[in-house]
Amino acid sequence: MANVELSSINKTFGAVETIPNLTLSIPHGSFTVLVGPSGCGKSTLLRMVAGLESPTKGSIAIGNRDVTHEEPSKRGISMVFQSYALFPHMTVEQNIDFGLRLAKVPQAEREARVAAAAEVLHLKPLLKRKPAALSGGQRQRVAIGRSIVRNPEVFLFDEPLSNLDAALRTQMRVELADLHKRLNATMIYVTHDQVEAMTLADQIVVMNAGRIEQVGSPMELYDTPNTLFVATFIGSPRMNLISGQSAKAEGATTIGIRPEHIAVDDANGIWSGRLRFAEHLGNETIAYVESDVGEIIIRLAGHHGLKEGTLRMTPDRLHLHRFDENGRRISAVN
Ligand SMILES: Nc1ncnc2c1ncn2[C@@H]1O[C@H](COP(=O)(O)OP(=O)(O)OP(=O)(O)O)[C@@H](O)[C@H]1O
Repeated sequence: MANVELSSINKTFGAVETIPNLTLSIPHGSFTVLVGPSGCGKSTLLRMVAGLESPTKGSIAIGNRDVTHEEPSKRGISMVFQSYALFPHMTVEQNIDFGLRLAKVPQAEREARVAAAAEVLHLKPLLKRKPAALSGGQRQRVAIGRSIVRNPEVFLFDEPLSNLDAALRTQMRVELADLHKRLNATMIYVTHDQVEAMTLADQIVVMNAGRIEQVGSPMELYDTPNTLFVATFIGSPRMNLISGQSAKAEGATTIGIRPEHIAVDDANGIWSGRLRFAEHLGNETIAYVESDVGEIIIRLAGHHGLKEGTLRMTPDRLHLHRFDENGRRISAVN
């Protein structure tokens, strides 16, 4: 079992407390994604699990074994970075094999493990090539191959797809999901990409200034964000926030409504506004409206021929989110 337990972790660099006091349970076999704004401590947390940084206080256990003071190589983890860090003079096969050779794994076993990784990652036809003759996605697969052959209990990924173009990212995302299913390993993954977080994660950890804002499944975070921070961090375009009279009428300081939960309703809409512009994406239309309750973004299914000028809108009350003066969720209206 390779559950990862972070207990009362504090990380201080010099005089700066990056992570004040963080406790997190990562179940065995889960795909846990860490998200949060730049500088919130995601990479630092991952590096502490890897053993590349030591916590100032607190402890880390992997598979119920305390590894707080353990060498990285003895933790049963493997880390894949944003930069692939392949050896340019070695072939794909040699790159994947490198760590095993260093660890003095017997030849026959090395060959079997490299062949199995190449199979899983569709690298078989590329084994004799050097990195310069590979696409970005193929290089990243080689980097993942290097991790897989070591049979780690826990995979750590630090923004592994962010150097790839959109199409390759989509392809690699699907491959990573598939890999997770097949290996049944624990994976901890840092990303800035909403779609990666929502599609890959069993659990998402939303961090803010070294603290955990909320931990939950993608749909829990989307449907019931506990704080205004999570409400606006998860979901794109982001949740509309409205304060003032409309919020007061709901017993809240701020109400939130996602762009897809507002209907454009010329006759009876309760809010009125002026269409600033509309983005026609084919499968959906995103409308930006200057309204009497502030700037509102609306997401409409399909190609929606919105007219210039004034329009009226109605939020779906079943999907209103209410927050108090401290930005905490009051309760779902439904
Ligand atoms: N070795 C270090 N020495 C001093 N400060 C550091 C060190 N490493 C990280 N920090 C600081 O700790 C904070 C958290 O950094 P970290 O890289 O973990 O954030 P992050 O959430 O991964 O950010 P990003 O999304 O931009 O990669 C930042 O303020 C950073 O400047």
